[in-house]
Amino acid sequence: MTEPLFDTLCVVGPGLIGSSVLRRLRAMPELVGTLIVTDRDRDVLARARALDLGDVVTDDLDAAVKDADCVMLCVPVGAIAPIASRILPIMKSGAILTDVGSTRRSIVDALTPHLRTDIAYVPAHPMAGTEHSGPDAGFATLFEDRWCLITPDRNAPEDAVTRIGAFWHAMGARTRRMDADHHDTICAMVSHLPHLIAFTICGTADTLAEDMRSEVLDFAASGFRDFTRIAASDPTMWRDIFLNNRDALLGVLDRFSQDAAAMADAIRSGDEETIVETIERGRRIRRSLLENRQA
Ligand SMILES: NC(=O)c1ccc[n+]([C@@H]2O[C@H](COP(=O)([O-])OP(=O)(O)OC[C@H]3O[C@@H](n4cnc5c(N)ncnc54)[C@H](O)[C@@H]3O)[C@@H](O)[C@H]2O)c1
Ligand SMILES: O=C(O)C(=O)C[C@]1(C(=O)O)C=C[C@@H](O)C=C1
Repeated sequence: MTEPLFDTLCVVGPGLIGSSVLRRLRAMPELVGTLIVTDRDRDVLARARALDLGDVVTDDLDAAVKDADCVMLCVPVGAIAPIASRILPIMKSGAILTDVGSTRRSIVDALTPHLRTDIAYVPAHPMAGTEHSGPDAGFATLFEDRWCLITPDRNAPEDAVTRIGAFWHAMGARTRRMDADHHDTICAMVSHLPHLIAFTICGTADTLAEDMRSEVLDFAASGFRDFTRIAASDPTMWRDIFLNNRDALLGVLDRFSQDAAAMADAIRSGDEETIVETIERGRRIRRSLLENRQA
């Protein structure tokens, strides 16, 4: 019988990500001794109980975190630093604090003054999700073969970083360690910009349909439909991501706008070579994602 990674793990926010972690842990009982689940929303807690996601399910945040060996915050990005700064003073000495937030720098900056030398802060962001939210949306295989980006605080002991890495490997993920700013730049490109474009393109199509009093959206088959999947994502989550990764997101948006303008020029001037090369680049990227099992 192997030692559990944590005797007690507390998940704050059993939504899509939190409940997926909990479901996987339920299927691997050797990994964690006791599972504690807390949320501020009573309906969410009722669903967590009905789905048997934890051994203890409570709305008492302080009681939930105080004896945990690891506290994992699975709440929207804007709620992470406020919750962490509230619970850090009451967490157990030697415990690990982690979160799954989609952005890093603004959280690290807000949290640094509250960190304790006897508590390791080791955030880990799984690059996996869906457009759905809440406890019913989770599933145990969500993280399989997906990357999880670990961005430890520079004072976090190696043992704590190794444990969080082992935890995510047990979730089925591959891990990569990186610093906060690098994380935010990469995620701005591969996740935040695509969502910004998806939300915007749906708005553009909707406005066009109204302006033309036409059935634009009635004929939205595969191409447009692929954008609408991520455009169905949760507004609170994405508001928080955009506002907390502002500089990196605006940076990649600027580059994208220049590239879109270059494509417009190529179309305007009939520059077949540029048009074909841009499309071929897209095809190459899709092929390499398929080869890396990320599509
Ligand atoms: N959805 C994704 O694709 C995805 C992927 C990777 C990481 N993330 C990140 O994971 C986190 C959770 O995302 P999700 O999709 O699971 O969200 P979700 O909406 O499904 O769940 C979030 C939960 O947090 C709870 N919550 C919100 N504010 C709270 C507070 N102040 N105190 C206690 N509970 C609170 C909500 O009631 C809800 O149950 C976010 O930071 C998000 O950026 C999301
Ligand atoms: O697949 C989706 O629906 C997602 O939105 C998942 C996705 C992404 O953009 O890749 C969204 C936010 C995360 O922080 C990580 C993963």
